[in-house]
Amino acid sequence: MNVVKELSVCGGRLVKLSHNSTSTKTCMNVNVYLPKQYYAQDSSRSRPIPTVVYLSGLTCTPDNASEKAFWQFQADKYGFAMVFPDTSPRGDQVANDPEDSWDFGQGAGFYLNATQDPYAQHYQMYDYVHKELPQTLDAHFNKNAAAELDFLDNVAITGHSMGGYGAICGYLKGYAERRYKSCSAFAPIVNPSNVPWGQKAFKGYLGDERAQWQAYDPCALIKNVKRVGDDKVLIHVGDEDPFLEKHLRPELLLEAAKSTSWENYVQVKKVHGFDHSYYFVSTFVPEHAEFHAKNLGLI
Ligand SMILES: N[C@@H](CCC(=O)N[C@@H](CSC=O)C(=O)NCC(=O)O)C(=O)O
Repeated sequence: MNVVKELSVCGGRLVKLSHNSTSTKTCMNVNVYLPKQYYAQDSSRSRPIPTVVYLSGLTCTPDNASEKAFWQFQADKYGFAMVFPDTSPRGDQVANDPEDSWDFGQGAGFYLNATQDPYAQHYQMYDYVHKELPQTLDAHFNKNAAAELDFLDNVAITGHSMGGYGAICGYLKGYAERRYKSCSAFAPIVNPSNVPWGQKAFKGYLGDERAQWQAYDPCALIKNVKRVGDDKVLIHVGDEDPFLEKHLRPELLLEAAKSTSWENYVQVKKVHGFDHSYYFVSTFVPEHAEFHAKNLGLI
């Protein structure tokens, strides 16, 4: 891993890293925010600092949320680190959208493992985000001492739009092994098999056979994952979001959860007057931060 840049933000530091990924076979960028607790001299920590992973939406790099979501204030308040991965593999060798649109290809990896040519070669974002990246960050940041930062066990996941979809999908797929302690999402695409953004992505990355899509669709996954304890999924969406009716459709996740162990444990908060932008995301980041801090045992 190479440190590209380090910046002071709030009470901690934002570390911009790049590394060669074995999953995507490309160089990947990732931002990590280390909260003020990481730098405290008189640390009496009994456990390593937990992590919240934030998956961004279509067109984003790790910088969009790092600059505009204001997670850093919350990370300092509760004492968690943040990981902001990229949204796809990138580079001249990486296949892109034949239509040259922003909703597929580079910047739009949908956090899945593609099976179709020419995408399968590099678009392995599920393995990258949920398996390789945590191990790589652990090896980089914890190499000199006992683990100071927890990228592997005490971890929560959240995201926006395509990234909200990626967060719910990863949470449910990893639920049996308790991969993530909690999950939330901002304006997520909840049923990609049945909305245009998702159908285009699933067709391109996974092929025409809809049966293959079920393995990455939260509305299918939620029916086969047994919820335990007090676990719930927190979702916010703005009622003036221009993508609400066509691409997001959060009510479909509520419908899918009916008569399952998740009924009443998927909370969709439709908030009046908000759109899809980072003005919306940043407004509700404090509520999501508190939700994850509780589930990570910080409060
Ligand atoms: N105006 C953008 C359209 C793409 C867009 O709105 N992207 C959203 C995520 S949409 C679902 O995944 C986003 O997060 N944009 C980045 C931002 O900083 O707001 C365009 O034409 O590029």
